[in-house]
Amino acid sequence: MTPVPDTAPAARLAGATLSFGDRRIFDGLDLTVEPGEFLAVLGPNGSGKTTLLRTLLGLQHLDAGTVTVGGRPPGRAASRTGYIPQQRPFAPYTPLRARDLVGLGLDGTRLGPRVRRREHTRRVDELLERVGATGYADAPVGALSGGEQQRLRVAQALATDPDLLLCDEPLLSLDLKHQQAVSALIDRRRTEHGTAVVFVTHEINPVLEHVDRVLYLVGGRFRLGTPAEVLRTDVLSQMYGTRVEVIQTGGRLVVVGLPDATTHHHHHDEEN
Ligand SMILES: Nc1ncnc2c1ncn2[C@@H]1O[C@H](COP(=O)(O)OP(=O)(O)OP(=O)(O)O)[C@@H](O)[C@H]1O
Repeated sequence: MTPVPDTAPAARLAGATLSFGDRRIFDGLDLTVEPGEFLAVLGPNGSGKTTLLRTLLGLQHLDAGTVTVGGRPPGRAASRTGYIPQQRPFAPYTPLRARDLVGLGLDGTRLGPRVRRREHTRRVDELLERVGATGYADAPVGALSGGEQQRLRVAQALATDPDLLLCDEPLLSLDLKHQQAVSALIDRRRTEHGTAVVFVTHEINPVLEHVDRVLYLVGGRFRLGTPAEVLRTDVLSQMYGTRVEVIQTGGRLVVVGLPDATTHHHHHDEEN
């Protein structure tokens, strides 16, 4: 493999441009995510948040521009990229125990297929413990609560020992307590290992304390900066092309007046 300098950014997009039909998703998007950085990706339904993650996974090609992960083309660096896909609850009778699910994250990583059974078990136990899931290690996943399932998905994503952790709305449908617990787990990986986090979310407040920068996508346009620079009445009004207001209340940011037209969403075949 080509040697890559230690200073390579965790992820970089340069001049990224992409349309689906006449729908512009990215137009000259420049983004550099540094090791240890927490980037929140915000924007209305259909603005390209999941597409951005798919681009970083090497699953979505750009019309123009370049993308690298750890200084290399994405996909090839896949073993060092952790991915928490958008949450779908497991069916009640899914024939997997919690520890099997986490173990799936280990298969095909740098440990290789020949990791001895005992070492595999040890790693799974360690991952379960790290996310506080030891108590239900042998429970069938379908019987677990949404918050418990989500901890397992975090453990599975950490099994790859990632330098870059891509999270697609990992707090969706969790109550406040579990939202805080899961975001703290993800943030701990970042602070302890310098893992960069790209965190797609509709709700900034549960992660606001961890966020370094925000990427806000609307209709092919983007703004990148600290929460204080981007989550402002004037900036968002300009992006949406209509008056929206950002209100600060009790340490929370609330955006009011978002136009309905921007929240329509089309599901597409490849989403699964
Ligand atoms: N492979 C594809 N082919 C055609 N259209 C696509 C494809 N992938 C995504 N799209 C469309 O691109 C737009 C952006 O989709 P994406 O899933 O990235 O949005 P999102 O911001 O993650 O939305 P949400 O918040 O609803 O999850 C949507 O209109 C979607 O239907």
